[in-house]
Parts: sequence; C-alpha cells; structure tokens
Amino acid sequence: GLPRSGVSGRRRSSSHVRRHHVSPRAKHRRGICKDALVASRNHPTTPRIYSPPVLAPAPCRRAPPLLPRPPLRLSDTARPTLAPPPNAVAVAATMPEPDDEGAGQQQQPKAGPALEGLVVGSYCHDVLLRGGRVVGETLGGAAAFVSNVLDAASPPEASFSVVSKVGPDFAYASAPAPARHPPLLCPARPTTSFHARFSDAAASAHAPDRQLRRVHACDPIYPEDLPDRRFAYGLAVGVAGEVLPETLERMIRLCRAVLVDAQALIRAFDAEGDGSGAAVRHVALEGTPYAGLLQRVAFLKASSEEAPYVGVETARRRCCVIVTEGRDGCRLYWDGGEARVAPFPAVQVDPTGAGDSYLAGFAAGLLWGLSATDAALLGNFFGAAAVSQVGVPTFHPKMLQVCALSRHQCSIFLFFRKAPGGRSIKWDAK
Ligand SMILES: Nc1ncnc2c1ncn2[C@@H]1O[C@H](COP(=O)(O)OP(=O)(O)O)[C@@H](O)[C@H]1O
Ligand SMILES: O=P([O-])([O-])O[C@@H]1[C@@H](O)[C@H](O)[C@@H](O)[C@H](O)[C@@H]1O
Repeated sequence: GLPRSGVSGRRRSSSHVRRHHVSPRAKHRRGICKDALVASRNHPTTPRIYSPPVLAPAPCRRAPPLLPRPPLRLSDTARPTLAPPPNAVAVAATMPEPDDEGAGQQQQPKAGPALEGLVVGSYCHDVLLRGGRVVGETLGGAAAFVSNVLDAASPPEASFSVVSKVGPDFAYASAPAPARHPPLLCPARPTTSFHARFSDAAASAHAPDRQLRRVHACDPIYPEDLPDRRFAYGLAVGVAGEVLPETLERMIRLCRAVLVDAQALIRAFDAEGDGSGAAVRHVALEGTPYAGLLQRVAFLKASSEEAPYVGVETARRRCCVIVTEGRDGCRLYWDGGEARVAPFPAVQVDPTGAGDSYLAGFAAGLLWGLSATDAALLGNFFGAAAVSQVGVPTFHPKMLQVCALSRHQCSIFLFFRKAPGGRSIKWDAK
C-alpha cells in the first residue's frame, strides 16, 4: 500500500520518469511535501511571479507538465481495483459495476464528451445568523460551491452538467453558477433553504462551529432527472437528502468514477412544530441504503464531524475516504495506507462551502491528472479560499494563475506553503 507516483493506466515519457523518479520507499519516507519541493527545485523555471492572469496558460516548453493527462477512456471495459493507493488513483481508475439490471437487454446510455462531469445536488438559499441576528443571505447548496470551483479550475475541455432543483422563489438564478448551469424548476415546491447559526465563541478546528436547520426542502432528484448519457465522473453533493439512493446508483451506472460528499448520505432532519425548520443531525452510514453502494464509489469525502458516522475503518476498505479537518487540512485513507495533506493558511470569515469547494478542487485536480494526494492539496486550496469569503467565493485572477500552474507544476502549491516566512497564497480575504 505505499503510495505510487503518477496516474494509473498511463505511461509517462522516459524523460519525465528520469527527471522526477523517486523510489516509492523514498517518497513515502520523505512525504509528499518534500517530494514536491524536490520536484520544484528540479524546475529552475518555477515561476514566482504570476502573469498573465489566465487560468490555463499555453504549455511552457521549458517546464513540461509534471504529470500526464488523466487517462480517461470511456471505452474502457476492464474492471478496476476498487481502492487503489491514492497516489495511483485517477478518475479513470474506478468503473461502475457491470449493469446487472439485464445488461445487453437495456439500451446503454450514449457516451458524452470525454471529460464531462455530472454534478447532482440542489442549489439552496442560505441564511447566516449570529447571536440571533441575520448577518448574511447567500446562494448555497454544495452544487453552487462545486460549480463555482469546477468552472474556475477544471481543464478547459472538462465540461460538466449540473442536476439541481429549485422552486419558483429561487433568488439567485442570475448568479454565475446557476446562470451557467440552470436548475430544474419545481413549480409546487420552495427552494431548499438552510439557516446556519454561528456561535460567537471561536470554534476549534474540529468542533462544529455552526448549527444547521433545514427550513425548506425542494423535491428530491430522481434517477430519471439525470441525463441519459455517460459521464467521465460524477459528484454526488446533496445537502438536504435530495440525492436518493436510487439516484446515486444511477450516477454510478452513468459515471466512470463517482465522488460523494458524505453529507449527501448521512443527514437526517428532525422537524419541529414551531416553524423553525428541521435540525440537521447525522445517522450512521452503515444503516442507510447508501452503504451497499460504497464499493462502487471512488472517493467518499467527510468532514471530521461526519467521519464517525461514516465509519472510516470500514469505508476505507470499500473506497478511498477523505476526511477534511478544517484549518488542519485533510487526510486520505485507503485500504492499507493513509496520507495527511497540509492546509493553506486562511483568514476564515465564513466556513460555509469549505467542504464543497474542497471536493470540487479535489475533482479538478484529478481531472488535471494529479495524484490523489496532490489533488487533495488543490482541494485544501479551494477550501481555504471558500472560508475567506462570505457565500460562494469570487476568485481573484492571481489566485487562478496559481491553479493554472498546477497543470505544469503541481508542486507550486507546496512551494508556497513551505516558503520562508510562511508566505501563503493571497486572495481577496476580507
Ligand atoms: N480555517 C481554515 N483555514 C484553512 N483551510 C480551511 C479552513 N477551514 C476549512 N479549510 C479547508 O477546507 C476543507 C474543508 O473544510 P471542513 O471545515 O473540514 O469541511 P466542512 O465545510 O464540510 O465542515 C479543509 O480540509 C481545509 O482544506
Ligand atoms: O459548508 P459545507 O459543509 O461545505 O456545505 C454547506 C452545506 O452543509 C449546507 O447545508 C448548505 O446550506 C451550504 O450552502 C453548503 O453547501
């Protein structure tokens, strides 16, 4: 179970291997930070000044990509290993189960564009309260945060479709994410909405710093709401129980690799009669109908608050589990190993959407061909960006240049983190 370098299913060029070869054992000893620093030292051209401000710069001749493109082939038929070591995991590494609903009898969905993704989860209205007072009203829902990051950070050829539901009261139809990825309208239901109550006490890295209540719930997303074509990857990012077990199963059938946010699976809602909505609590994943689908999922992400309900030790035998740890970064657990990925420093003004943005950053990293641990670093980067702003964050162009560079030098992120004086990536923190 030692992490292997690179991306499965694709051979690197010999020059690439020569330049960056580090034995798996040495790599394990040194950890990914040192490893990437070594890689960045091997690139004397590692840029320190980021211009021009574009997301995907033309490939630089002197600094060839550190990592190959992801080997996404929709025509693959081989059955993959279920939980490969994260360093060897690519989006392509996991395939859905063979269709046991009578394969061959049913018409198979058509393939979509090679890198197309499917994001499933509803946009919602978020009301932020502190000390009983409303301090913010924003667009929310994991789909909004996820779309925002994927739009900014995934490779240009990696389009994605969002399946989201809202009611006629939806207030953010012209916000960037819903405008680009319009939701389905449910005429008879309100938009899902949450009240997030924050305490004035400073939260620890792991203690929940908000109490959520679901005030309204739109319709669930049914399997037949999903487009009938194949996707390279899927993100199951429900917030209010809208991703039904049968919908997740349909996603698994349609998508070559599915990444799931545990909050889509383990939330339960206890309605109270006073009209203040339903308190959000968690149930053990093992007792839900989703548990049986886990071994057909590529990555399951949970916050440290959710992790005990996921049962990391059981889940890691079925898929790669990512536990996000707030300002402490994240950990990846797979069958036979684990890795910690350090955070980026941030001035937290609103924790909402950190986990969602993390997951999208992670997915974007995989799409660029990064190893899972490097993709996790990109996840940390977007998680940190999310907490630095209220609501769905706007990315400063300078920040996106850093993302762009990851295409060629994923080590850039570590370079920043380890830079003398604790220099960090700067963006519009308020
Ligand atoms: N205060 C913070 N400083 C830096 N990074 C943070 C901070 N809070 C969250 N993050 C980043 O966002 C990720 C997700 O945050 P977390 O709070 O664990 O998830 P959730 O929003 O689901 O509770 C973390 O793994 C980390 O990378
Ligand atoms: O903060 P986070 O855990 O990543 O995700 C959040 C959800 O937990 C919450 O239900 C929703 O209202 C927010 O808009 C956001 O999607």
